[in-house]
Formats: sequence, structure tokens, C-alpha cells
Amino acid sequence: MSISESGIRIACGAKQQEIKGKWKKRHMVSRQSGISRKCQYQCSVCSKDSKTQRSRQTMSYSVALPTISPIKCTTQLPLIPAKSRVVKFPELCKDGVLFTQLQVREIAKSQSRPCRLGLEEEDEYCSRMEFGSAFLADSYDRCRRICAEIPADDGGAQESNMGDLRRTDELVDGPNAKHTTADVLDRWEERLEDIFSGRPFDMLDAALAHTLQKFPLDIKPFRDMIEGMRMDTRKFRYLNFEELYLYCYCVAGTVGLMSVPVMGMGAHSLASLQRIYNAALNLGIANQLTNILRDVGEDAERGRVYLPQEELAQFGLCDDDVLSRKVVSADERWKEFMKAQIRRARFYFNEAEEGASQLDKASRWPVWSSLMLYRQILDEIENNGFDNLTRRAYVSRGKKLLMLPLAYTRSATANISN
Ligand SMILES: CC(C)=CCC/C(C)=C/CC/C(C)=C/CC/C(C)=C/COP(=O)(O)OP(=O)(O)O
Repeated sequence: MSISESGIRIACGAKQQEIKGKWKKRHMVSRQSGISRKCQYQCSVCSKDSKTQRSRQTMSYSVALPTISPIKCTTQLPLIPAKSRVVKFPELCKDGVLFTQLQVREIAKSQSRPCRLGLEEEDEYCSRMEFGSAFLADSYDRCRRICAEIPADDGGAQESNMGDLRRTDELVDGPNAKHTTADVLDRWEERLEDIFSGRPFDMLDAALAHTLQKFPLDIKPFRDMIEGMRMDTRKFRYLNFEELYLYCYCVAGTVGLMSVPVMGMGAHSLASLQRIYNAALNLGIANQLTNILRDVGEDAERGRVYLPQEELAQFGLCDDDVLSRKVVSADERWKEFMKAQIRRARFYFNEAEEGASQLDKASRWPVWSSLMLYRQILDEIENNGFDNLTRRAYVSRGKKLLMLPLAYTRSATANISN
């Protein structure tokens, strides 16, 4: 997978796939989308688009090449025998492969710069930007109302971040999602660049522009977030966990990365900055994986399957089983498949724990609470007998309330380590 310096735009289409056939030696085909029934492929040699048909266990390709007439060939999807159903995943982020590609190290470094605005420069900044402090207070207040559920004690900075993200998310998840085209997202990205260059467009932008003066936020996670929205408009299937991980990074891991400088590190934290950033990324990934597992049925209704296609096949399942929602939780294949997916999400939550305890005191409890609360959704999926196709797992108010003091205890007993 290759990732461009400016972002990850080429990553989603860069999965190289060698197609069997007589032209194999000359042509490599790169996957452009994860749509399983009709995929667009583009030849990396001649750049011509082609259509691909894919059925349950067999993929058949019909590729139009400039010199050779369309060729059909078949590739068997490897089916792992029932006894050796082992889904591999955690090493993806443990050995740092993706961290390097996602430039987490660089982001951590750039977000450790001293901030531009001290308290005394605040008035000067407001007059330079031609908005008074009352205007800014109103801007932050609006952000706060957009994301009323986010607890923080940072003068609204986290809300201005979240307000921006919520608006970005609404573009693809909100009532006007069907009007969100590639052009709309391009304009949204231009607007983001403007905010980072100190040219906010509206009141909510103004709050983020101000936050950028107070916290050394890097633009990359914000850009990558928009890239995640692009994926959501054009990609409805994920071939394997690597592809899904990239999506989770874009739509949720980025949130973790941009939260760290605002939340701040504990005064006595000895953990390396890198480990804290890794933990923040892992929490975003864990949350998103949980979200996906909770919403399998709802997503299927919208024609979306966020479960890795190759892993479904490994358990003898396929896309249609999910879309038709016919596979029932009593089905052993589904149960085993879900167990493996839940195990993976828990792995990422566990990896995030240590970092959560290294945050500044004010952020520790809210982060621990959200971690434990979201992780409980996984327990609820289990309690529902793994039926996430016709039921939506939720954590009752009582359980949430019981969890809060537990989260407090965990957050208070911070583990100091290098
Ligand atoms: C652990 C350390 C060091 C820091 C914490 C860093 C943080 C705050 C990480 C969390 C990142 C986060 C909040 C990601 C978003 C996760 C997510 C799946 C949100 C769901 O959003 P919606 O799509 O609106 O959910 P609903 O579908 O429930 O509406």
C-alpha cells in the first residue's frame, strides 16, 4: 500500500491485484473500489477502466485491454478449513507498519510544537482577526451545542474540533448525504485549508481557527478525515482488514490523534509521546470497529457491508448472507465470525488503556468512561447472542451509571511507564 505525502488519497485504490490470464506478465490491475458485485478496476499500465464480476466463492474478471480482446479468468478465493480458522490482525499496528504509513510519528512531533497563542496575545489575535472575544465565545458555544455530549474542560477547544468533525460527518451521514458529491468534499477540504491559513468562513470555522492558535494541531488528521468521508461516498465493501483499518483510521483514528494536544498529557506522565499517540489512534480504531459491529444490520439495509469480505469467506459466509440478513445468530459460522471480530475490537481497546491513564487529569475520566462505555457495546452484542443483524446492541442507562465510578477508579490509578 502506498500513501502519498499529502494524505492517503491513493491508498484506497492502490491494492495491487494480479489477475491470472495470458496477459498476467504484462499487466497488473489495481482495485479502485471494494464493491463486490461490480468492481471498477484500472490497469496500472494502460490506465483503462474495466468491469469485474464477482460471485460467491469465485471471482471472474472481464478486463478490457487495449491490445487484447476481453479475457475471462477465474480465481478461487482461498477458503481456510474450519479447523484452522484463525483471523490474524493485531500485528498490523503492533509492529508499526501502518503507523509508519499513517505518519503518526510525524503528527506526534508536529503537534508537540509550542502553541502560538499565549493568554496575553489573545486580545491581539482577536483584533487582528477582526472578531471580538464575545463573538468567539458565541462561536464556541455553537460548537458546544453541536456536540453537547462531549465533556471537556479546555475552554471549548475540543468542542471546536468535534464541531468541525460532526459537520464533516453530517455530510455523509446526515439528511443531505445524498447530495454529498466528490466536489462538495473537495470544497470542504479547501475550506479546511482556509481555516488552517487563518481565513475562517463562518462562526464555527472561527472557533476552530482560534483553537489552532492555542493548540499545535496538524492538518493531516483533518484532511484524512475528509478522505474517510470520500471513501464513504464511493466504497461500500472492504476486501480485507487492511482496507477496513485504513477506513477506521480515517473516520475515527484521526479523531484520537487530533484530541491528544487539546487534552494534554499528565504532568507526571513518563510514557513516550509516541505511545500516547498510538493509544489515541487505537481508541479511535476500537470505537469504530465496535460501531461497525453494532450497526451491521442497519448498514446492510443501506447496502453497506463494513465486514472484511475475505474474512467472511474464511468462515464460509458471504456478502449476501449479510445483505439479506438471513444468516441467524444461531448459525455457528456467524457466531464464530463475530467472536473473532469482537476479539479484535477488544484488542484495540486494551491497547488504548495505558495511554488513557497518561492523559491530563481533566481528560482521564471522560476518556476512560467513553472507552469502557463503548467496550460494553461488545458485551451487549454477546448478550444478544451475536444477533447484530436484526438487533442493535445498546448499553442501558443503569449499566452506564454503574460504569462511571469504575471508570473513575481506573482513571485515578494511572500506570506510569516508559
Ligand atoms: C487514549 C488516548 C491517549 C486519548 C484519547 C483519544 C480519543 C478521544 C479517542 C477517541 C476518538 C473518537 C471519539 C473516535 C470516534 C469514534 C466513533 C465510532 C464515533 C461514532 O460516531 P457516530 O457515527 O456519530 O456514532 P453513532 O453511529 O453512534 O451516531
